[in-house]
Amino acid sequence: MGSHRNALVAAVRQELAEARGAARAVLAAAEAARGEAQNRRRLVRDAYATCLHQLAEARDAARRDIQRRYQHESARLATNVRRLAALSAVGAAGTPWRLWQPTEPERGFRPGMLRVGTLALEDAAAVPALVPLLDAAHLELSGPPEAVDGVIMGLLLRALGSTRPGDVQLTVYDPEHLGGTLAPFAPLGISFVGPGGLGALLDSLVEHICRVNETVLAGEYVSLADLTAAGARGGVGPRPEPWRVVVLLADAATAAEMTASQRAQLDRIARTGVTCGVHLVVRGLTLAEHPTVVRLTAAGGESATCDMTGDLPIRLDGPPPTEQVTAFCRATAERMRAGPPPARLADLEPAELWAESSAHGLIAPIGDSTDGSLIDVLLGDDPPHALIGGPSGSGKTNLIYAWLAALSTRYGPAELALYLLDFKEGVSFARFVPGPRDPSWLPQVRLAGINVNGDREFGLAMLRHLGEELRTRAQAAKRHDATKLAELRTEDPTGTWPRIVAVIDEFQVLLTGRDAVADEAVTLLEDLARRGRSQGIHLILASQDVSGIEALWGRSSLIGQFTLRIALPKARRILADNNLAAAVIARHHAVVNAEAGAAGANRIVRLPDAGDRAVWRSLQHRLWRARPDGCEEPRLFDGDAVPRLPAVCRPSGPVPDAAAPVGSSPGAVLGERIDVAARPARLRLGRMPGRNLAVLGTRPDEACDVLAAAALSLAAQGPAHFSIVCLDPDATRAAARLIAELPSADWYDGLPELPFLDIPHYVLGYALDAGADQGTLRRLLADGPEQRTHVLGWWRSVARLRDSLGGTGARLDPIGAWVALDVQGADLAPLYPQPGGPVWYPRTRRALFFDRSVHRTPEVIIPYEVNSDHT
Ligand SMILES: Nc1ncnc2c1ncn2[C@@H]1O[C@H](COP(=O)(O)OP(=O)(O)OP(=O)(O)O)[C@@H](O)[C@H]1O
Repeated sequence: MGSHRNALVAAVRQELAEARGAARAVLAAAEAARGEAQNRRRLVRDAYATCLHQLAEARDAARRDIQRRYQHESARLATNVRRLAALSAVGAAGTPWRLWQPTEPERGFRPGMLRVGTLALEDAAAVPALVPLLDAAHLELSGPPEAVDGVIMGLLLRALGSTRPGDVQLTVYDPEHLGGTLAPFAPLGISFVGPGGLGALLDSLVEHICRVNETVLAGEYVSLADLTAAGARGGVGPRPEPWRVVVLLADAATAAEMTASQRAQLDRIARTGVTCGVHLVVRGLTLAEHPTVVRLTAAGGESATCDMTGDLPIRLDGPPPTEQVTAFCRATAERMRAGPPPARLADLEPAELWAESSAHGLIAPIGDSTDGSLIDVLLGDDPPHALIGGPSGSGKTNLIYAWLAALSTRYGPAELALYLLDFKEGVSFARFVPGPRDPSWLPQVRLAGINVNGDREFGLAMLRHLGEELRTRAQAAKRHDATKLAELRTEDPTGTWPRIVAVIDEFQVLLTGRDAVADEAVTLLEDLARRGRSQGIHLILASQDVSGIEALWGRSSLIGQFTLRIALPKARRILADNNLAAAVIARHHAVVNAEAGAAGANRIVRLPDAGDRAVWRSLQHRLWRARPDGCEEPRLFDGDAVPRLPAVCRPSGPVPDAAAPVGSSPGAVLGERIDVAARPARLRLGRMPGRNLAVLGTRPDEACDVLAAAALSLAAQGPAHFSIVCLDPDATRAAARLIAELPSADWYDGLPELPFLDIPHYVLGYALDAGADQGTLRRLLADGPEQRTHVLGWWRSVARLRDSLGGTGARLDPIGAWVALDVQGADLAPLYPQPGGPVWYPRTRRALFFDRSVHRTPEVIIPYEVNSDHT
């Protein structure tokens, strides 16, 4: 029993122990699991916290990035908008009041927007807030009247200050203050409309719109803005119609009293006004819905909104200071009284360079009329030629500059060729050709003559050249069966037939005197004037000298062709006798008359100042850069410049081989011919009797230059021997320089018996009258040429030449050619076929060249400068 109990106890104990053990094990496992779970939970929490942290960081970084990008973008956008605003509202249209001043609109100006305030942008500097008006919109403003009136005042000042005086006409309907609201604008002569005048005002605006549509736009243009932009008026001068800005400051009664028909008229104006330049600026009335209506609402204080700027709030500018408005209006009224300022040289330029064809004529403005519109002048079949007159200082040169600027910007070098000659003592045409400081030239200029007052022969040369051109054109016209230039150009489209304009300032110099030059000049001028009309050759003659013009009056066939007359102030005899306009016009004006000066055909032109060199240079540079390939430099004849012996006339190359063939009649170059091509004058020295040259006169430098040019040019042409005979110490230096440059030469202090050689032999005698052996000299002169030995000698007078050939009664036949320097024409009689000698009045650096075998009359040449570049 006891053991059974013991056993039972033991068993129970055993079981309890086991159960305890099992429970402990379970507990331990559970605790382990719990620890595990807790551990996992901690890990998850940590991970979560890390994750949250990382997310927060990523979010912050993204936010910062977005903010940075936003700021960058908005700053960029704001800068762009600001730039755009600056372009859209230039000068007076956009400058803040403290810097404000009126701005003169540029050529081809199109009105932009007007500033009313600034746009408050977050994180970016303020951007101007702009609204459109002229050529673009009507404005409807609402809000507290004082704020709105300030905006209107500012808008009007900006619109007026950025356009020309008179281009904006202002009308104000102000029943509440009877014009007091915009009183500072009163000096401009604005129309104030009283309380009962609204209906009439609206009716007159509607009528005006109808008239503009009917007569100004005439179905050809959509709007006045298009008409102006199309350059129908060259984009300059006054608009065809001024803008009409109509300010309606309605009070409470206005809206209530408005009739249905007034409302309808207002709506019509809102719909159609902008294209006709009528703009409403309205406070206190609602305008009809239309794309051209812009609405601005002032919210009190400085803030406003506008449908142009959407939700962006506008910070309105204050009104402009009253004294600023008054000062501006007074100054503008003053300018309006004085009329528009004269056109500038730049105003004569066309919208596009070289876009015109000269087939039917040359049309170009030379200035403007008092209302600012440009005045065109035509050269073509009728009138073909122009005569300009006016006393010294009246502005002829200035007028020619202006005309040339207008022509040369319209017609390219293929359409227009200019020949310019100035007989004044001055260099007025020098600016058109390359000079030491400016390599540019006016591409249309083919020839310019300056300082030609002493060289009427050059004028003649130019007329001869034009005469040749006339003949060429006449022949081409005949070939193509054309009667005028336009037809020739159609028939011969590949030909180059520019219109030619020859300008001769102080032309009377060419015609004065009863000599061969004057006679030939008149004949050539008559021919050019008569036939040039149909061949596209036009003459512009200018003179300050009444007698010069009277010289023309005496030649009715000539003057009759000059139907275009331009008279400067106080010009005489240019217009018809009963036409006194030139006596009364003001300075810098001209009378243009295309009916030979007949009274009743006058147009008064204000001439721009075309004298400014810098302005001209910049224009010329533009044209010069645009010149076509192959456009050649013009030929410049400067009467004051001494031409240098051309390099090709010097034996600078290899010394010709003695065995080389000798030309049959080498040509000795004596000087430059006064002609268009600047060719050298040559004396042919063939194997014929009399082929010797006498240089006559007492100017050693020029005589030495003539001999040196002759010798050097002969040496450059083939093998030759030279004998230098120098009998005058004054000439020794020049002769020594010459011998140094000659390939084969001997020096003699007296004239020896010289042998005849196999090659040409030239005996250069300096001062042969100073003791050369008469017998030897005569033999040499008589027999030499046929043996290729020629004497080129300098004698100081004709009498001395005669003495050295045997005295009174000596025959001068061996002297076949001569160059006379300071020898009077009468003294040359013994050497000249006609009795009395040639007409010749000696002048510096000019010589008279006569070669018995080729000349009918002698020729004026310019002795080359030979030695300035050597010592
Ligand atoms: N339209 C103008 N506007 C401003 N200045 C002008 C105008 N026309 C001429 N002038 C000035 O008047 C002066 C004389 O003009 P210009 O040399 O053209 O006269 P001119 O008749 O050719 O005189 P001259 O026959 O003595 O040479 C110049 O200084 C020129 O700049």
